[in-house]
Amino acid sequence: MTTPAAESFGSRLRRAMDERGPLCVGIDPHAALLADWGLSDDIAGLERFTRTVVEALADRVAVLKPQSAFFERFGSRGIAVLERAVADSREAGALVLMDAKRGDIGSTMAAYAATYLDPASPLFSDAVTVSPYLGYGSLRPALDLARESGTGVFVLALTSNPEGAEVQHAVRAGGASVAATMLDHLRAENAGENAAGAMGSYGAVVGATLGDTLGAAGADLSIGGPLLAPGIGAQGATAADLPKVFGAAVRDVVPNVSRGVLRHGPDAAALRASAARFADEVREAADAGGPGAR
Ligand SMILES: O=c1ccn([C@@H]2O[C@H](COP(=O)(O)O)[C@@H](O)[C@H]2O)c(=O)[nH]1
Repeated sequence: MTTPAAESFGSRLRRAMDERGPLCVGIDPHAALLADWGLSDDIAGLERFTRTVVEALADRVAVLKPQSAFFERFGSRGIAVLERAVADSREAGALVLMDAKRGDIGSTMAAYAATYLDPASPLFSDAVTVSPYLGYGSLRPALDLARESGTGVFVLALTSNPEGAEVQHAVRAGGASVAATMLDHLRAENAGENAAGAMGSYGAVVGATLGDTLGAAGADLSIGGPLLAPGIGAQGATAADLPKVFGAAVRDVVPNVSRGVLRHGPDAAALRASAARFADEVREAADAGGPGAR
């Protein structure tokens, strides 16, 4: 990939958030959800589940986030379903954030980057989640390819699961927590795009479940890029938690709901109604958070 992208991911995401609202709905075909939808736990069930979600939501939500693990468990035929979901979602106007949480030494990271962020790849997505726990610098191939291809990267900073604090709140020599260090890296990464007046293309994953623990991690969320906030719905957080967790940074938050919406399927109208309810709750919470919060 040699041609620079016409528009950055951050700029495309901001426009999508303005036009469609900031909600990101997950495509997480859990075995239990397939069963609840009356589908078989096989490739036919996976295909039907995925097509239903894409057809119901890709023309209205800003972001769809397929969870790669649920497709990988079906092997190459699951990946084929994922490829189709990515292409169809993008065709219908949704941005696709591939939740793959990849992270490895730089040379292997370059292959992961090519998989998700090179326009020539069958899994080419608008953005991908990555894990920085082999060191932020190991992510460089993905960060650089994202800039070149107009895609985005979301780095795990403060995850929504309670176990994350053991690693992410750990304090480094010098006093900053691991999570705060990742946020500092992202702020620096976004600075060029911010100087040009755009939201940056480098996001952080910060759980909506974190309550008031961000202070303990010394986390400054003003990274100049998007904040993906999973944990709403099945993990117990609500839209009303967003201003409490994110403060003024709530305007850059992309709230993620997966099972909370998907449990309303397979009826397409019910999926749409659920996503619309979450979108309303997010808007009301942001408005209640005051002018700094939107
Ligand atoms: O910190 C994180 C990072 C990613 N996730 C992913 O988001 C969805 C959440 O699904 P729900 O059904 O809404 O709980 C899922 O794909 C996770 O792998 C996260 O939850 N927390």
